[in-house]
Amino acid sequence: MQQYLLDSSKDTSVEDFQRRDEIISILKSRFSTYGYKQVRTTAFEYYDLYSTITGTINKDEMIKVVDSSGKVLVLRPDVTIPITRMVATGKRQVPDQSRLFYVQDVFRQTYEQIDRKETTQAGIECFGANTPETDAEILALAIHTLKDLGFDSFKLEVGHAGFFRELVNELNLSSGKTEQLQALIQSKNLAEMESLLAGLPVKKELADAVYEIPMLYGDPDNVLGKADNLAVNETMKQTLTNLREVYKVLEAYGVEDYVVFDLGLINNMNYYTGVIFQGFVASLGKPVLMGGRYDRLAEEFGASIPAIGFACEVDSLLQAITPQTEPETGTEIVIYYDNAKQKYALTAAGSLRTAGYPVITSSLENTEDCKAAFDYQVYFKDGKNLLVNGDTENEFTNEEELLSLIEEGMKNT
Ligand SMILES: N[C@@H](Cc1c[nH]c[nH+]1)C(=O)O
Repeated sequence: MQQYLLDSSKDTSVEDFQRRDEIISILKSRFSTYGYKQVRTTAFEYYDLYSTITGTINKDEMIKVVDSSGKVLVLRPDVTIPITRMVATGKRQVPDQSRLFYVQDVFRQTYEQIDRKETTQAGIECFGANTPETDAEILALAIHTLKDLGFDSFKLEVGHAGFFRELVNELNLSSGKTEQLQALIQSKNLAEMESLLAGLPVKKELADAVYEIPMLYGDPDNVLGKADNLAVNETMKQTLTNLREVYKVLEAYGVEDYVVFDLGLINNMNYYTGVIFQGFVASLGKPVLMGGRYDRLAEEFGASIPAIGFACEVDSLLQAITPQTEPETGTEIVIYYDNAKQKYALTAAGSLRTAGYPVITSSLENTEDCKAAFDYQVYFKDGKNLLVNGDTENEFTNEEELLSLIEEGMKNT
């Protein structure tokens, strides 16, 4: 039979679901300790919202839906944009700082990952402040969450959206050529960069500076030292000063060992205006978290609110974390009963569930006894009531006795 399975990676098994849930609850607890409160945005958005915003998702990457009135909607392709709208247009007066977090599915289709249209992001957005201290706190939080998840070998690659943008502005390229150059810098493809730059009518000094960008990677002091020589205008110098200040605060947090600088870093989204970053763990070749400062996005909604945030890719984290222990299933109980004792059996099941045990019930008249799958088997039979746990069998007369036998048994395991 045809299976109609669009995206096989998205059905989540019981074990994976438990591990995802654990990852999510670790992230949520950590976000809360930095003062973030959870929010949710709608899954359907107007296509027009995303098609008019500058610096938004590529139109071809959005998944479109048509509603009954013929309006074109998209499935939420990003969370940062709707949360910015929420804060910018919210009835509530924005306090000095608004710290929000979310765990939501994001829908995009990219050429590289055509079968991965749906991913879960757990992220934070901090509105209202643009200081090196805020940037460093967000980076420190990203590092803290990766530590919480048990990674010991990971790096946060930090760059600045303004550095590359400014340099490219000086080149006066068409948007097509800029994108091409961006892709080559991202993949550190020096050979093709050289031939692209050679064919462009740009000053040698500028072409040389662009060619150096992919090499601006590694130890922060080193990278900043090299980059100083390439900063061709005041704005570029300011981006480097900004990075220096942020790094100083990161040292105060004591997290500098997890940080490398990459001035060739270019994130997916175009709304970034300042510090940008991606988190990499040793076992996975793609980033598990990404984010940055986006001070101009709120202007799209008529407000002026500086902001910075990041999102963790929960599916990638799940892939990167090898399970250490068997998932916790809890003590499972099955209650079999003769129909004459149905009422006693169902009442006992209710009491055990109230006490927190997972219980399933089954009439002995229409089921096979499949004891092997359960920790405890309880029998309400015509003749007697019996509790079986492995090789141990105990009779009981009422519910209280049953509960205390199970509790007793649990203590001994
Ligand atoms: N929304 C960004 C991540 C981010 C959150 N906040 C800032 N940036 C993304 O999906 O790539």
